[in-house]
Order: sequence, then C-alpha cells, then structure tokens
Amino acid sequence: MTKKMSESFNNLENSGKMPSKQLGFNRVLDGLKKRQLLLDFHFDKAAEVYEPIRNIGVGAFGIVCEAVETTSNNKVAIKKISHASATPTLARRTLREIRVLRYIKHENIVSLRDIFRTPGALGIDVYLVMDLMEGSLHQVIYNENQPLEDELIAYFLYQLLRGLKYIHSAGIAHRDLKPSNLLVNSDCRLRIADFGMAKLASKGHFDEAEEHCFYMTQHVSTLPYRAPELLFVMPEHGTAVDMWAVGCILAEMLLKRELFPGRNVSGQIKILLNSLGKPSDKLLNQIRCEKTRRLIEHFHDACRREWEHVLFVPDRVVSESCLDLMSQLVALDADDRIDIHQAINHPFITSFDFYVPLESSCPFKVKMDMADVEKLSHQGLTEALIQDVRSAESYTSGSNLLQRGPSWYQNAFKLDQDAAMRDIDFHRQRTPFRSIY
Ligand SMILES: Nc1ncnc2c1ncn2[C@@H]1O[C@H](COP(=O)(O)OP(=O)(O)OP(=O)(O)O)[C@@H](O)[C@H]1O
Repeated sequence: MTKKMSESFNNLENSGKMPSKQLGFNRVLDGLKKRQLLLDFHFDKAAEVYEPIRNIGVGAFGIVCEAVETTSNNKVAIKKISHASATPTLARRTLREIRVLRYIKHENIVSLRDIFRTPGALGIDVYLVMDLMEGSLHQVIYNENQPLEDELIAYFLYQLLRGLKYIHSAGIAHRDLKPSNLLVNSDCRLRIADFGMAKLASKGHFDEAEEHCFYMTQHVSTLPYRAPELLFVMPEHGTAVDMWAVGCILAEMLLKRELFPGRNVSGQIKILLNSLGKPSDKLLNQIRCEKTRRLIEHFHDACRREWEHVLFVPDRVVSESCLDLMSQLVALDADDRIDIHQAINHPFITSFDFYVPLESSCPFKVKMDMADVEKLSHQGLTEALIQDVRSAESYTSGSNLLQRGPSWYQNAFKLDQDAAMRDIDFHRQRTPFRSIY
C-alpha cells in the first residue's frame, strides 16, 4: 500500500465512512473460512440438497458442520469422515457408526437422517447427516461457573442410561463415552453420539484375538474414561466398560473436572490405584500383559480412599445415594460393577421420578449387522461401505430425496417424525430446568 493510499484509508476510517480495518479484516477472514468450509464439505451432487453453513466440531476422525437441508430449510449436522476406506481401522470405524445408527431410533441416541459418499483423494469420503444438536455435556460442565444441581445431573444421567440401555440390550457397547460425545440441547435433552468404537459383545464379552493385543486395547476409549479391564489389558471386556465411563461422567458433573485425569497409560493406572486401592489377586491373575502386571504390583501399598473424599467439592454436599451409585459404577473389577438395569433403577435416579416412556427394543438387524463388521477384511469393509452408503451422484436434480433412497431412509424419516411429536409433547409437559446455553 502506498503512503498516500494508506493515509486516505486512515482518513476514511477515522471519518467513519468506511468500516474499520478490523471489520475489513474480519470480512476477509469470513471469506477464507467460507472457502475452507466449501473445500472441507464438498458434497458433489448432494450440494443440491445440503448447504454447509459453519464448522461446529472436530474430532480425531471426523469434522462436523452445521448445514441446511435446502428442500425443507431444516438445519442438520453433517459429519465428514475423510478417506473412510483408506485403512481397515478407519473403514471399520465408519461402518460401525453407520450400522449402529441406521436402524436405531431412540430419543437419547443421535439420529442419522441420511448418508452419502463422494470419491476422495485417498478413498471415499463418507458424510453422515444427523439431527443438529446445540452443544455437548462438555460445554455444559465447563461453560458455567455455577455447580450443576443434583436434579439436572440425575436427568442427564437418566437420559444417558436410557440410551445405553437400548444398545446394551442388543449386546452393543459404545466404548467411547465421554462428555464431548454426549450432545445436549438447551432444553436439557441429551443424545449419545460418536459410535465409531461401538462393538457387539458375544455373551456379554468381547474376546477376539485383536482385543488381547496391547496396541489395540490401548486405542479403545479415551484415557480418563477407560475402564480397568481395557487399561490393564484383560483378555475380556464387555458392556461394563460403558458403566465405568458413566461413573467417570457422573463424577465430572459433580467435580467440574475429570475424575481420573491421566495423560498416559502408566499415569492413568497410578491415578486409579491411588483412589481405588490395589486390585484383588483375582483381578491381578487375569492380567496377561507382564509389563502392566509389574506396574500394578509396584503400587502394592495403594489404599482405597472413601468416595466422599474422592468427590469432595467445597460447599457441596454429595448425597448418600449419589456416593453409593458412584461406588457401584466405578468398581475396579467389572464383575462387581453395577449393570445398566441396576443403574437406571438406582435410588439416585428413581428418587427424581422422571417420566418413563414405553421403550421399544433395539432392532435385531442392528445386532446382525454389527456382528458382520468385525469379520470383514479391508477389501470387504470397503465393499460394504460402498454398498451401505449411497453415492452423492444419486441426488439428481429436482427429484425427491426420500423417494429415491433405500427403504431404511423412508422408515427412518417416518419414525423420526413420530419421535419428534412425542418429544415435543414430552418437553411441553416437563422442562424443569433453566436454559443451559
Ligand atoms: N449431531 C450433532 N450436532 C451438533 N454437534 C455435533 C453433532 N455431532 C457431532 N457434533 C460435534 O462434533 C464433535 C466431533 O464429532 P464426533 O465426536 O462424532 O467426531 P469423532 O472424530 O468421531 O470424535 P472423537 O475424537 O471423539 O472420536 C463433537 O464433539 C460435537 O461437538
């Protein structure tokens, strides 16, 4: 910029006839953001149906944007899993998420409205179109300085347990529960999201060779929420891993910090044992990994702390029933841990007398589909992805999206409307809490 230009720019700016440099800079930034958004969410022909608005989330495997469904003007969330077929891990993760969500309709599980794929540079990109939620439990916990009231904590927990009950009843565990994977609306409505780690347990346990391997097991679930059977590399683990994570989430709502905030595996084991004491000999004998066993034995004098001390928050009295539920969820031995039915009927939850709707059961088809995913090779996974996910090319101009798709889209849409009507009635009857955003 020449001196003269810069002077006249400043003069104009000072005279108020031109937006400030800041405003100009923001406009440039907005333009760049929009361009990046369109590059990240390049929908091919599906752009006739979905228009990206803004980025709303980034995870280890996907990026998520808010978008508009142009045919209805409804807002949706679209999660993009880039080059989903490039590696077996990514392909399996993507297929697991699709296969859990496509037939499931539950008030407390994020609903999948549509899926499509586009060809990417390193294999296909998959897009999951979901109902848009306003935020996550992570934001609820950390955005507010005020403590969360017991009733609100119990309400979130109740909804989490209802969603879990639905998938556990089909033998499916989520395996990556944490506050950022629990989406929450300002009316306190909660839905479980991110099913990339979900897996079917045979007779309540996963015990394939893959899971024995130290490397694999260390990649299941996020460290602060990882159950001891995963952390200690036990030969078997099942739906109880989710119950442990539920306990960690309950504690985080009370403490407003992670209960066991380890940053590496050995640090995590140390933190657990310092709160919960040394594991029993029975548990120790089940640990196959020599390195882990030696590490645990090193803490032979670790003592269990009382839950009222572990959950100490100044100026807050944690109720007896809450302490009791915590102690039963966060039990080192999975055999001692409370299951989903016991948890949902625990006095800490039932004392609040939440409305209990009639529950449908998780379709058997989901169970069958999930079982298949684990057997497939990389080639098989890629083929299944192509078969399960429609090409964006199928969105031809002017035709009705729902009439074109496979029947599950039509069923999903119909069920979704029913669910929406029930939800609206439900929340009209009961919205006991202040708006949380
Ligand atoms: N339906 C939705 N509505 C609103 N926000 C969403 C929705 N789905 C996901 N998000 C946001 O996007 C973030 C990333 O999504 P998600 O957890 O599914 O991705 P991921 O890559 O599988 O994550 P992770 O790193 O936990 O494995 C979430 O934490 C959430 O904030």
